[in-house]
Amino acid sequence: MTAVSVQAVSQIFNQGHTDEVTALSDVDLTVAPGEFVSLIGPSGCGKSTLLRLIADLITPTSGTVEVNGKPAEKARLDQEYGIAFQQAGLFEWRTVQRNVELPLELRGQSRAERRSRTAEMLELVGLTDFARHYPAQLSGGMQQRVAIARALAVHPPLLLMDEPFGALDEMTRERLQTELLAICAKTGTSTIFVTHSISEAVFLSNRVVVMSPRPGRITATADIDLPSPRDEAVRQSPAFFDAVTTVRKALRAAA
Ligand SMILES: Nc1ncnc2c1ncn2[C@@H]1O[C@H](COP(=O)(O)OP(=O)(O)OP(=O)(O)O)[C@@H](O)[C@H]1O
Repeated sequence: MTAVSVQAVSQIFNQGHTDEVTALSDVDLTVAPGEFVSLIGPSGCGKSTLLRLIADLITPTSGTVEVNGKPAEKARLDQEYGIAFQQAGLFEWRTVQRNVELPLELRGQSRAERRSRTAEMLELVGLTDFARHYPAQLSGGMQQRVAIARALAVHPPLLLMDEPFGALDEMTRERLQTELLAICAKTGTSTIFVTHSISEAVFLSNRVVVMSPRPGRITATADIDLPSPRDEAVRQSPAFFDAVTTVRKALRAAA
């Protein structure tokens, strides 16, 4: 079974009106279980739209979207994916623990189940000591780790991320990239990751999908064949720089 299957998807906003926009045209994308795929491309090429279609936050004008073998709507209702955006989107009045518990509450899990699962997730993202803190007491990087813990709390097979590290400084960003890969390897989660950073896409991904605007289309796909687990040495390796050059060329061709 595939983690994500997008077939012949087009998305036209405001169809028939003067402000009609073809955000996506005839997009196909398949993601295998455990695979990490990044979407990269110039502003307005439809990266967020594609992610929102997979999350069933919008319905495509034409084409089909399946997650874990289910139609997108059923997958959303069954919490088959977790989602994390550029803004961590935590509830300021809830402690870290109660933020991570939220999707478990929505599932109707008992207090004991929620507590043990949340403890496990906070351990995974290294925030056990901050369970009783409020979001405002945490750094931006820590808030993103809480958002990742919350997104993964229900053990979804898929994680959808839209520039989750975009607002962070370079060092924090690189540390979180390494942590994210370790978490995905441990949980077996498939990930679709939207970014503007070529080096971030290359470091994280098994595959980088390059998109171009007007209309949004997939113009190239680069398989990233780097050693695993990816550590800091990988960032300095000739193979890493070669992959960055490949993606940069594909992006130039797409612009
Ligand atoms: N709800 C909407 N209504 C109308 N047009 C929209 C809507 N959402 C997106 N669009 C348009 O669809 C196109 C693709 O937008 P999208 O946000 O998916 O691009 P993106 O690649 O994620 O851009 P960025 O890198 O700047 O975040 C843009 O032209 C945008 O204006």
